[in-house]
Amino acid sequence: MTTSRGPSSARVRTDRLWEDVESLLSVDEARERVLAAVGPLPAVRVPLLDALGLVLAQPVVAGHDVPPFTNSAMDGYAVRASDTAGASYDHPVALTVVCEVPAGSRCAVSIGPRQAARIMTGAVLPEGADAVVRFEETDEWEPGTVSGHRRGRAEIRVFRPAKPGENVRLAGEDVAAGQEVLPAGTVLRPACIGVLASLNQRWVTVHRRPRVAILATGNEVIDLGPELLPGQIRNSNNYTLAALVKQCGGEPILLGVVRDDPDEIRSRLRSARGADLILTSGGVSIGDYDLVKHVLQAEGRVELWQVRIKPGKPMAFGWIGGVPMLGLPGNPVAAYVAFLQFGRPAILKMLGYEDWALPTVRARLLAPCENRGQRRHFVRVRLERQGDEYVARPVGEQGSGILSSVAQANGLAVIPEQWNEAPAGAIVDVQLLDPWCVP
Ligand SMILES: Nc1nc2c(c(=O)[nH]1)N[C@H]1C(S)=C(S)[C@@H](COP(=O)(O)OP(=O)(O)OC[C@H]3O[C@@H](n4cnc5c(N)ncnc54)[C@H](O)[C@@H]3O)O[C@H]1N2
Ligand code: MOO
Ligand SMILES: [Mg+2]
Repeated sequence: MTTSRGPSSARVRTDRLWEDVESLLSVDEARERVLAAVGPLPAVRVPLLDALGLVLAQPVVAGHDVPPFTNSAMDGYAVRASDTAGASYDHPVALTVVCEVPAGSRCAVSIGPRQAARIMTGAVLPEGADAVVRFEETDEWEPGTVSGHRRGRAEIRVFRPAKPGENVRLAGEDVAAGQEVLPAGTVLRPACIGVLASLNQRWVTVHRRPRVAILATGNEVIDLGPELLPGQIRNSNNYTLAALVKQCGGEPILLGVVRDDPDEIRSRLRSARGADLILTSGGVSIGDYDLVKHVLQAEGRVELWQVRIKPGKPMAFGWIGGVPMLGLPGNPVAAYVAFLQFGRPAILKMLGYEDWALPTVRARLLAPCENRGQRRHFVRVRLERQGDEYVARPVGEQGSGILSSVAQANGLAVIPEQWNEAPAGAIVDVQLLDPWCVP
């Protein structure tokens, strides 16, 4: 038994802390702290299509009406509605055809009483006309035939009264000139890109994408290329993380692999000075060569270390050279899960998003999941639709080094930290890994 004080007692205290899971930050607290450290990045102008998924930094005000002119919603005849009053199959109204208006051209004359213009969908409504009668409601169309038009006639008969405004699309009925059509903060989804195109916006002002530097650490970790020697392992983390960063709108900057050497780690991290966020993997646990958090502490500030999350517990977050840094655990699944819970929200906030939660559905577990460590456990599952509910089946081995089972999964079932076990049949939240391919 030792009574000595100094370094050894400090180590004992650290070890106790390590075991005292309940004293660790919860996932939600840790996320709050990470989010408090970042904010939306400055605005830049980007070409329209490059803005997909980005967030408007200033409102877009319509410079003109959409549609720009009043036009026909149908192929048929532009008429004066009052001329067609009382029309029926037995008592059709005869109108004189005075012009033809394909889309893209205009009718040179105004439509007078008892006159009509042959008009196509999208063509400018001629002056004088206030409604469009579809071909099917005139004697121009022969029902039951494929090309039943009897074109080029000087006179047509209308079988039904038209209401004023019928089949007419008014100028500005979609977007009116001067209207704030998309407010600042809008996430530009495909329909928004189309709205901007309809307003001739070839450039869009959005929050710029965060540049995310990604660094792997580990004497045993070898980047793609050379043959592995005994004891070495391939650097998969940088590629998983870069793909995740891209998927949520960031720009990955690959910084390669450094050895478990404080000087190497320090100098490579210095090369990330221009980044908006640094992601490292490995070296944050309590092993002899887990030096990343020491470098973070010596060179910057450790804001938090260790979270009640499984996998991913040893994660660290802090600042280095003025850049926020997530020290993700080395185990590939721990890095993946911790990125989704902490890195993704930070990137989305930098992009200007206000909602950074992963899309989640409630699902019934098809097999039990244990959860002994009082941590929030993220279980890889395959989510399926069964009748009117979702069911989630855990897939493959759940070890923190088994990345291939994540590759098979489409969701992460969230087992709350208070549960010792989630029995089969339990209803849990499932985070969607690929929201655009929900079953
Ligand atoms: N005594 C304890 N040891 C460990 C604990 C603990 O609570 N007490 N926690 C374990 C958990 S949980 C995790 S997660 C890991 C995290 O460790 P580190 O962040 O220090 O990561 P490393 O030790 O550097 O590596 C862990 C593992 O991951 C492999 N790895 C690392 N980088 C990569 C990469 N770029 N690509 C693929 N694989 C990588 C590495 O070879 C190791 O096998 O600590 C546990 N230990
Ligand atoms: O938490 Mo470690 O995060 O299992 O792999
Ligand atoms: Mg380690």
